[in-house]
Amino acid sequence: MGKTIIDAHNVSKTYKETMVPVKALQDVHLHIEEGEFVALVGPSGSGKSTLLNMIGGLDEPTSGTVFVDGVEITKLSENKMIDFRLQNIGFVFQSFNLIPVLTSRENIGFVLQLQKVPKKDREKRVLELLREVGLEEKVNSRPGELSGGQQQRVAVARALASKPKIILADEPTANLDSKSAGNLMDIMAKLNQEEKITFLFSTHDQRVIEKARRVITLVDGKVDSDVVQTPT
Ligand SMILES: Nc1ncnc2c1ncn2[C@@H]1O[C@H](COP(=O)(O)OP(=O)(O)OP(=O)(O)O)[C@@H](O)[C@H]1O
Repeated sequence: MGKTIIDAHNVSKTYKETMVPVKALQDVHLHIEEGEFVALVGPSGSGKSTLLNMIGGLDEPTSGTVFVDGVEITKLSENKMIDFRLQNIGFVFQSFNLIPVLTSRENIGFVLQLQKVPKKDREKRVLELLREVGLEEKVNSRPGELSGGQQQRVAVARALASKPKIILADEPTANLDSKSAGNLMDIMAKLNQEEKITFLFSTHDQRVIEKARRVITLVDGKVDSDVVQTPT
């Protein structure tokens, strides 16, 4: 057995702000080891984004505990959580979430700045990261000058900036054509294999699911199946 990187126990989340409370997650258990490449699937509304948000500390469960790399994040104060996230978890979202007025260099450099990386080292690291996703020549482009696939690759480079152990990706290919989606998955698989970064990504896309080595299916906020497969 490898090292446990994500360990969720009895995680439940009920959204109570709505007229009728929504039980988005019910007693979810999840155990993921370092270096896994896991797809989170299930019908719309089954709780995938909610679970990713709980693991990434973007929101708190109503009950249950979440450990990330041995740290019980459900116990951390908001400030400690921000710090922990910055150091340990990279996020990739369906809508890319790049800052439109900033260039690729600035979008990625911004994260490094938050980490107080000196300017000279930032520049070097930005170029390294863009090279990893095959976009060195787009260092001075703003998101509006890039294709969807290229924007998402910049978003992956930004997620990698803090050298996270885990990348959580919420439907990263949802807004991409199939060629760009394939390309993004190849980059993610390479980072997983070469740098041992753990990936947990939600998706509806069958071709993306086929690339995973483990597929966890949520139905009505519960784990319905958890299957190890050989990726194509
Ligand atoms: N902030 C919120 N307030 C109230 N209800 C919410 C909130 N966020 C999600 N929900 C509800 O929680 C349930 C799970 O939503 P979630 O977004 O986690 O599902 P999902 O599996 O990611 O769906 P999709 O595949 O459509 O993105 C849904 O019934 C949704 O309507």
